[in-house]
Amino acid sequence: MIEVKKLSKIFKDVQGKGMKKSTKEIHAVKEIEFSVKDGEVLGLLGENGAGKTTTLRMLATMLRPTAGTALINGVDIIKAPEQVRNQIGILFGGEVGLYDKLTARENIAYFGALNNMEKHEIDIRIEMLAKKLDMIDYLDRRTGKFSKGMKQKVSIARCIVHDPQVMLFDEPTSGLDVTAARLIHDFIKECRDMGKAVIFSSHTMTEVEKLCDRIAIIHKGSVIVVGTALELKEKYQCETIEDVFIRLVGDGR
Ligand SMILES: Nc1ncnc2c1ncn2[C@@H]1O[C@H](COP(=O)(O)OP(=O)(O)OP(=O)(O)O)[C@@H](O)[C@H]1O
Repeated sequence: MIEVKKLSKIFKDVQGKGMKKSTKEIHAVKEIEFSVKDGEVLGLLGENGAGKTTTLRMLATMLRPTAGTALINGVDIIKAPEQVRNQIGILFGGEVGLYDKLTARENIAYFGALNNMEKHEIDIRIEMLAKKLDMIDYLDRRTGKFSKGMKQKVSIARCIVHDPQVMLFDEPTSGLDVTAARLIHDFIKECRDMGKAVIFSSHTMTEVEKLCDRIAIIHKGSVIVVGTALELKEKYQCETIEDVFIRLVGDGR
């Protein structure tokens, strides 16, 4: 379960040089509130710069909020970040950031160790994940020369090696072909079926509508509406989520 309570982030951005140097405050996330139940996928839908990544990074305790907080399975992200980290898996899209010189197995094991897992526990889990994700053939090859799809599988295994109860996906399909994107979609559905609380951020309307139980539209750092696709379409009398989105955020660009 994820409970977000008036979560805010202000970045201080230094602009100009010398005497003309000034600091500008960027209100990236403004007092947002929503919750995600176990076994539910919440879509965080917003255009570029809306505040999606900043929100997910705060929930994953990679970034300290300026104000507000969130509870992950009842544990406060500010008061007990270590405890929260063990319960969270986060998958980013784009360049997945594996260590090229390490094998797939070593990359995954490294994350297991970071999450305080015992070696024998890690070994068992890696064997299980390698079978499941069909990556036994290349488990002991260095990841540097892997295809994008192979890297994506290693990064999936890496983020769930500690079997987290909460999964955060930050535009995980960006840059992937249809087959690799399908793998991620299936993985998200599986997380839901396993009873995990899932947040999936994207700016692709069809993807969000297809995968998510509820949708939160985020615009300029604020969550402006949360509901099921049907509720949102009915509320705004629109045929598609894209129409709802354009209606709510289109004018403010
Ligand atoms: N480290 C930082 N320093 C200053 N400003 C930042 C920093 N990180 C993000 N921002 C700003 O915060 C705002 C929200 O950015 P964020 O990356 O959360 O958006 P996003 O919704 O994930 O966008 P995208 O879909 O393009 O990834 C943007 O204005 C961005 O420039």
